[in-house]
Amino acid sequence: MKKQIAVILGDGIGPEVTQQSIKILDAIAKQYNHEFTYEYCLMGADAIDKTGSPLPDETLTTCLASDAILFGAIGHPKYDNDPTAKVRPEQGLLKLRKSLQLFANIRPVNTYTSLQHLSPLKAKNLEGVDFIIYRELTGGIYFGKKETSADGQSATDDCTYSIPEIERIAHLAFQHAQKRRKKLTLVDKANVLETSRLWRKVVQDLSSQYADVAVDYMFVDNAAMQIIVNPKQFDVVLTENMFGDIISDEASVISGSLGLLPSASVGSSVALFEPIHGSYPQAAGKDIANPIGSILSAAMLLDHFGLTVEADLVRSGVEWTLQHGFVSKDIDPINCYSTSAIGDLIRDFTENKLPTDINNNIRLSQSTII
Ligand SMILES: NC(=O)C1=CN([C@@H]2O[C@H](COP(=O)(O)OP(=O)(O)OC[C@H]3O[C@@H](n4cnc5c(N)ncnc54)[C@H](O)[C@@H]3O)[C@@H](O)[C@H]2O)C=CC1
Ligand SMILES: CC(C)CC(=O)C(=O)O
Ligand SMILES: [Mg+2]
Repeated sequence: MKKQIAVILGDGIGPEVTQQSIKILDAIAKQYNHEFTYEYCLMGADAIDKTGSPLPDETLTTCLASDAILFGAIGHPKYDNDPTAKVRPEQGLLKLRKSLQLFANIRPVNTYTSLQHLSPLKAKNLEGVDFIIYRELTGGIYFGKKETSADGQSATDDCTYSIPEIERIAHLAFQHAQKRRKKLTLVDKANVLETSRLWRKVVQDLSSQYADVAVDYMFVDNAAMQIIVNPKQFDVVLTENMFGDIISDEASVISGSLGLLPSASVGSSVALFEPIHGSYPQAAGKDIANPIGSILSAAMLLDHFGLTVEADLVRSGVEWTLQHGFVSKDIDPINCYSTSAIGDLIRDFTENKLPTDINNNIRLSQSTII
């Protein structure tokens, strides 16, 4: 299979985690006789520095001409710490999502036996946690009209949703629930927000088309608590943009780290694959970030190409490293391995070439642990 992949390394840890995914994709391509070519594109703070724009036109053109997009992360403290900055890295990401109509962001959450000790949950509540968050990605408050009053004394962010915007992601979530445990939970704030009441109405109306799916409605404040105390109750969680952003970072705590969770963003054209975390600037260039969110996103990309055997092999490699304690600093601050060492191990696993003298060769020296 021949595929062109647009790669956006981005800022902070974006490049170093994405490079691990690329070396694994290369190993998979070699082994299974595929041809993956990569077109590197700029976005975020890196793009602002080089071109003045957070999303240069060429990036959009290349993404549209590609079979999939692999994305790291964007964001830089010089913008985070300057609330008056007019051009911001995040504008590039939001514009990319909107331009490509990537309206559904799919974020799977599961647990690993070897990481259960990291979770705040009791073991009995963790076993078998497996749910998927469908986060709406191109509407809501992130895309509403933004305004600061002339005197600078007040600011506004509008939140708007239309029925078609809700319906298109709801159909995907219902269809996914049908293939799983047949339960869909709509997370909203329908006791307060007009947009949430529209979400409830649309989901209620659509539910008759999916009679085999049990639908549950939960307010987001309660959901934030239920995710921690009883995550097993969830199968497919459907929610709007900002709520999905927040509850998915929260849900990563169940797995063990924000660095573990992948995502796929799909819409009407090319799909994009990215870890759910941001650019984690404190770790940039230190080779300490967890690459697994990115690597599992690459596995979702392989699934998207229909390469499920290859995707499962990558996931097995991830599980193998976790089971054998080859983990990054966020998982074990003392006995930890570098970003690139974990990438190498997962690549070697996929090639059936695991090193025999692992402990001597790739254990980080104490001096590299910060
Ligand atoms: N999709 C994207 O590109 C996103 C970009 N951002 C941007 O990233 C920048 C930093 O934002 P933060 O709120 O600090 O979120 P963040 O996700 O970058 O980091 C939050 C914390 O999560 C942990 N973490 C995140 N990724 C990790 C990894 N791979 N390995 C180990 N630990 C990891 C670290 O403890 C870190 O301090 C900001 O500029 C923000 O706008 C934030 C979220 C998503
Ligand atoms: C620019 C932000 C909306 C990025 C983010 O937090 C995310 O997509 O998870
Ligand atoms: Mg987020």
